[in-house]
Amino acid sequence: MARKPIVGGNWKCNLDKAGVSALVTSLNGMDCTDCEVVVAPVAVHLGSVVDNVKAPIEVSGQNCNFKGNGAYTGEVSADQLVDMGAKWVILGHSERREYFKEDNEMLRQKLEYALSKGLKVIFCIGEKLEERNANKTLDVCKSQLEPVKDLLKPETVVIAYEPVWAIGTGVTATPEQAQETHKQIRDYLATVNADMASKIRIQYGGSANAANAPTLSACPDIDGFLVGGASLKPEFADIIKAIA
Ligand SMILES: O=C(COP(=O)(O)O)NO
Repeated sequence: MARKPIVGGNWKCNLDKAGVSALVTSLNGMDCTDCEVVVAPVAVHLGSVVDNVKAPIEVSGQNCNFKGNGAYTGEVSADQLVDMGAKWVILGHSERREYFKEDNEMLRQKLEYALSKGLKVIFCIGEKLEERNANKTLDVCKSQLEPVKDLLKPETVVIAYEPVWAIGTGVTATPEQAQETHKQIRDYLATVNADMASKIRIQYGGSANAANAPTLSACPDIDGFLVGGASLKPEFADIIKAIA
């Protein structure tokens, strides 16, 4: 089953206006012919990125509210992301689960609402180091997917497997570790719906960079990357090239 590769750039809480402008200029020079590319600036920069980044690159929010507009101080709604021209939103990132206590129930509400507004979603899952060391990686990933399994349509949802112990640490999962877990996730999804499992794309995230992207890209169940730190650097182009 050929799945179109997809690379996301999660800019996290980084960059000022000048940095955004420079990064967008660099992105506009990248060859995105054979790979879907989605970039996720912070909300305050999203409009300017939408106005300046060139197609086919699409723009994503890094999060959104669990409902629409209203008395939710500090939140950004899916409605507003769509209105600003975003096509995607990242949900369930481990940093949101950790720092902002987003649990599976809240994330189901967010996913359901974002999809209802026409956004495509990169849905993040992944285990902590102690969970991997206790051989609970698949249990954790399944527990994060189970509550949303009926919402996982390949046309509108991409799964990002991001082992928490690899995020921002420079300790990337080995190709063997990544492929094993991606395959286990896909095998679990096949128990939900075989056709969906064969078509849904699963990105790897966690210290992906130009050096390790080629070997990770060769893994049959890795369909792309969700890149943090390296998405702010010119090497982002090399990651795109590696998976395309
Ligand atoms: O959080 C990440 C990965 O971050 P790094 O590439 O910096 O490990 N993607 O959403």
